[in-house]
Amino acid sequence: MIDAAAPDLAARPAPPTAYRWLVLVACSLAMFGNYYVFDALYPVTPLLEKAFGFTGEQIGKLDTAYNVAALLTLIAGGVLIDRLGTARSAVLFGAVGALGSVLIGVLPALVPSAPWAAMMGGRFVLGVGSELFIVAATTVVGRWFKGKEISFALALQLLIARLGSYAADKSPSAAGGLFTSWQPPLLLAAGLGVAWLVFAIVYAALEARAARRYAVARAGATDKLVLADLVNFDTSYWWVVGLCVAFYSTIFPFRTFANLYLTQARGVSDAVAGDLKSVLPMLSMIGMPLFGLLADRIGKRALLMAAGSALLVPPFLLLTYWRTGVTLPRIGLPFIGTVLSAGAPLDGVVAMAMLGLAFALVPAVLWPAVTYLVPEQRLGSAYALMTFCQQIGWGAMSWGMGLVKDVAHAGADHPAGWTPVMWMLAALASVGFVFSFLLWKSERGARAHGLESVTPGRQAA
Ligand SMILES: C[C@H](NC(=O)[C@@H](N)CCCCN)C(=O)O
Repeated sequence: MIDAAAPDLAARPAPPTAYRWLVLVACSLAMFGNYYVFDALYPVTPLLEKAFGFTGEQIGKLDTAYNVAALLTLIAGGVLIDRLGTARSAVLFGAVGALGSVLIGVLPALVPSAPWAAMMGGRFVLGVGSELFIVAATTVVGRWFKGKEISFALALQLLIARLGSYAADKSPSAAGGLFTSWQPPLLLAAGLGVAWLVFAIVYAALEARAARRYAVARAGATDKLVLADLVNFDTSYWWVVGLCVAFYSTIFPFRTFANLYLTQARGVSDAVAGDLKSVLPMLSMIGMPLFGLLADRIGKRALLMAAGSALLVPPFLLLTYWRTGVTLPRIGLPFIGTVLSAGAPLDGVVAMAMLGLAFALVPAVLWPAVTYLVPEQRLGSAYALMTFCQQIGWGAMSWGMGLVKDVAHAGADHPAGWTPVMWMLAALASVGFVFSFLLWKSERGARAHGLESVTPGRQAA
């Protein structure tokens, strides 16, 4: 831990700019591993259905196990990060996350009589490490970039994290040879889980070196959940929380079931399903920094969030009812390789592109918007509270979606069973739009916080 009380601290030089970026790169590469491990499960779901007969509800609950673990740890985790500091916390949570990724890859094979329970155990352990690691990594950016390029640094960290999601989505086409059974792709994910830990250690070493050489402030307020804040935040904050819950409880559970949905209801190959799904993180990576810059330039943050959440509604209905009959040839890009394998349906690409734009626009504006709505000293608490609510909605929706899939007998032999599932997603996305509309209305009134202007107006009390 950095010792701010060191007597010679004031005499030391500030860390060089390059050192700050090195810290960001180490943390972001760890986040790459974190996001890869989380998303690597979904392309394997068709194989898990075949190998173990996992039901939709069981697949949904693999997310719920992660969310429950995150909920439990988010309450205590902020305090722990305060006590341990970000460096030790990152290594601790990175180690727990890496352990989770290894358990997911090996436990079901070791306990063949109860593969689902074994995998639930692994996802739970992953949830303990993963969300707290994200909190610690965000705090690191806050500490090292405060008053400097903080928005850009946060966008860059999320971009590299999303690259992990993109790589996991692309794995069926990029590493097709592994997808002969459920285990090899998950062992690859376990390898990246270990890489996550390695980069967390590299980051901690950089902190330790900085503490010996440079004037670096000790970790300040972290994303600690203060329950008393529940009653103290303004209405606009709660509209943002409502949007956050509805938005992520639509997009993340959709991503959980997308491989199954696209192969079973749309009849595409595993590789095309992975490619279609990867359009989401790909557009998000490209769009987030651009939409962040746009919001900084024009303000209109509530309006941008409303536009993003409106974009989220139609794709589920388009996927269900729109058939052009047109399939696309392979689309590739220099350096990137195959973006879409041959055979992707045009209508599916359009729907996924709309989802991808929403996945860029809303996160790019939503997370920074909180800084306008609450006082700085309660920002950590506001983020933790929002993440806490997000996990509840997301966990419930993943479980609910799986249940509806099972009750409607959705599957390759009954694609129409997916229709109520898609309506459920469209309905929840509409709820998100209602919250963004309420936010926009409230930000045009007397109690506005400056979300719609270029610079903050009334300071959050
Ligand atoms: C910034 C936001 N992250 C989250 O919502 C995390 N609480 C959950 C991330 C789950 C994937 N590892 C985002 O990714 O948009």
